[in-house]
Amino acid sequence: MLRIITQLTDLRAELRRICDRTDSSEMNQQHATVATILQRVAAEGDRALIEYTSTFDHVDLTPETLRIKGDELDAAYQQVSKELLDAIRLAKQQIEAFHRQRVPKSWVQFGEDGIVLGKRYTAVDSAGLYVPGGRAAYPSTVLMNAVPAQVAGVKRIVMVTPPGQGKGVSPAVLVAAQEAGIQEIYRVGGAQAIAALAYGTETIPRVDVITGPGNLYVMLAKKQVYGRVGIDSLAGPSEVLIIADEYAHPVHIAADLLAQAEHDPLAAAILLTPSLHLAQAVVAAVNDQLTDHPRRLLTEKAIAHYGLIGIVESLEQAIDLSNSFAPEHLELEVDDPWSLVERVRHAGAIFLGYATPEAVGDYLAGPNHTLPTSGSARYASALGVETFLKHSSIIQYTPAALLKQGGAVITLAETEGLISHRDSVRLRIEP
Ligand SMILES: NC(=O)c1ccc[n+]([C@@H]2O[C@H](COP(=O)([O-])OP(=O)(O)OC[C@H]3O[C@@H](n4cnc5c(N)ncnc54)[C@H](O)[C@@H]3O)[C@@H](O)[C@H]2O)c1
Ligand SMILES: N[C@H](CO)Cc1c[nH]c[nH+]1
Ligand SMILES: [Zn+2]
Repeated sequence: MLRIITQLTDLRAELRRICDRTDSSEMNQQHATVATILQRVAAEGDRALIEYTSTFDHVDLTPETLRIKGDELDAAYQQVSKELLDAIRLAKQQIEAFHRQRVPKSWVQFGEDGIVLGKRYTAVDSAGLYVPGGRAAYPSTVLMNAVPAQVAGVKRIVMVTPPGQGKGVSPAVLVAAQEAGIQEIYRVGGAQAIAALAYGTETIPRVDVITGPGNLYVMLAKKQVYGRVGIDSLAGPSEVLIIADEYAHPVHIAADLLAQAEHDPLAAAILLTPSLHLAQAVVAAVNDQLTDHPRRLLTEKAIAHYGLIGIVESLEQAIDLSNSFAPEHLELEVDDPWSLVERVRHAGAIFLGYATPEAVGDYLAGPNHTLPTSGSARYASALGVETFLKHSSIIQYTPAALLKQGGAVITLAETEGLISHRDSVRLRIEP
């Protein structure tokens, strides 16, 4: 049952609790579980990977079956419909068009006295893409990760995904991978897959950057291996925060709330509206749509623990509350969404207007669906081409430039007591 909260202080407290849900004291056990998994895979390699896959995914693997072989990849094409293949190709084309825009470019600038300064962008050598596969299969996530990695020019792109209890890895995921040019795929998921990518095992060589969304275990594992490898962001259990005026359609809003809730029992689905009438209609619509919902139990759990409707005084107050929450997805289901956008400060992706369900962003509009969650949109952004790039600074001085600015360097170096720094300049400019 979706609760309606009318008191502002209660609403603020609930929003804080939901935002912090993956980092609460109740999650201590999961933090510890993940730390152990990482340590064991780092120390024992394939043996630990295989054991954890048996425990958590109930699939028995050997070092030989960890990697998906060419014939299984070929066979996947026979198992998908033409409609699905066309949809994958349309999504890939639109995601690629979006990600090719404004790719950071290397630059140099020629300044006074012949000083040259610049930035030189280079791709990481290898990237590991995590494609979730516990409670659903995600061909869309394959594209959202692989396309920007390809556009960035990463040489080695590896994919990991859970082995798919009983059914094997989804053919749709394998087809999407091949459409995106990915051939190195391992059937392993969860924190153990992140550990393999970060530390390497006998079968899976380590990578430089790990990207992709996942459940709590995957998200915590990425957080813990950060530093040894780069990561995109903490893209964990999904969230939507909808701000709606009295003209919004309650049935559509209910569907959009359930669309995120159905990802995970830890998913969050929040509506903020000044209209009590709309709130009550949304509660009724949610109850209607939950009937016969194939993922009903899971969705109900998310709605009960991390779902709510808050009654606000104004749309502006709703935006301020949303800024404190920093949602992964923000929907502005209002008559004039552009009048509110300026006020939005923190959100992974913003969906404007009554005709823009969040699902278009999930699948094919073009922008990336791998987005920061649990408040991390305060400082992080969607996965993009730049996730796979880093830049080196370029600095060149002429003798004249060094003569002109060397004195200031010498002063600063002496202030820091670093005499060899001082001398590295002095010896060049003093005869
Ligand atoms: N933020 C984003 O950009 C974004 C995008 C897409 C999906 N998502 C999220 O991705 C997640 C997908 O989750 P999923 O569960 O379907 O797939 P998943 O692949 O993320 O997780 C499945 C794995 O979790 C591990 N696991 C399960 N129970 C465990 C336990 N008790 N202890 C240790 N490990 C365990 C298993 O090894 C399994 O392979 C959802 O939370 C969804 O909301 C987020
Ligand atoms: N809503 C998810 C991001 O939180 C992305 C997704 C993929 N497929 C369906 N949805
Ligand atoms: Zn979704």
